[in-house]
Amino acid sequence: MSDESRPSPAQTAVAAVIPAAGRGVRLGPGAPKALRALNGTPMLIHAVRALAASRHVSLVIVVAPSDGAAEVKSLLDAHALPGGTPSGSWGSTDFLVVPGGDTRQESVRLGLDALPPEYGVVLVHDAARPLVPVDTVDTVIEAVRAGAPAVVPALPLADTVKEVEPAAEAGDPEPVVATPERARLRAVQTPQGFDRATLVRAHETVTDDVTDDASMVEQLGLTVVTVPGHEEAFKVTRPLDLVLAEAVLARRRLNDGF
Ligand SMILES: Nc1ccn([C@@H]2O[C@H](COP(=O)(O)OP(=O)(O)OP(=O)(O)O)[C@@H](O)[C@H]2O)c(=O)n1
Ligand SMILES: C[C@](O)(CO)[C@H](O)COP(=O)(O)O
Repeated sequence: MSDESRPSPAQTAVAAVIPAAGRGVRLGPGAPKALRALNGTPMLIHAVRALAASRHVSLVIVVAPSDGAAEVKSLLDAHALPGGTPSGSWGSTDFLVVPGGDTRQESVRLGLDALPPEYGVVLVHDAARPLVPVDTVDTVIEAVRAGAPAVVPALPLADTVKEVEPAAEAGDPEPVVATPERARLRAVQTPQGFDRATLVRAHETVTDDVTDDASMVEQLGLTVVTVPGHEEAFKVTRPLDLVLAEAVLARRRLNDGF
């Protein structure tokens, strides 16, 4: 389909790609990170629920560990929303599972390859950010539908950041090269939202190693915009993050009166 005949993002459906194929090395030994439990439920299931909570998201593509697609499919079926939904869907949100790659970037691309043609807006959301609130998801979608080719949720930093000359040996002192002005820095989260054609072009064009999808769009020379992120959308990376995630879930249960 040419860009001219393609429906605009405002007119098309929204799909989410959830890269979940990482091992979780920084979390320490154990199952792949996305399959580790938070309050008894796998992190990936929390993440899929968080995206499916948006009434705009009608398809979730989970990118599973390369040797774990069947296990992930069974997990999604087992945790389908109460009320009995057919296999392959949670209420009004369908899901697909595809095997992932060796890097996050490759996993996202494999998810994009499975995207049916009717989806014009794509969210990319880390399975490792299981607690993102639905309002953050919807804010990203609205900004893409309003015409931004790429949108990232972002928060101001609490720490001062230094640029250093990386040490040759781990643990050696590292000379500070610069101190960027903190007020101009943001920590970015997911879901990152994109006009589909832009994201596909970015993945076809950019071959450098990058740590997020939006930076690939920046390399195309397009403007990426931020919307407010949320402190509960933090990434579970190290063991202490698991403690924080379970505390957030406990607070939610208290607030919900369970
Ligand atoms: N080959 C990879 C690597 C990462 N990811 C996913 O990308 C997200 C963000 O990556 P990160 O937090 O770095 O996860 P891991 O790669 O699992 O962590 P680590 O670097 O500690 O091993 C995660 O949801 C992870 O599952 C992926 O789908 N495929
Ligand atoms: C995409 C991301 O979550 C934005 O902050 C982050 O860059 C992923 O980094 P990771 O090292 O792959 O966890």
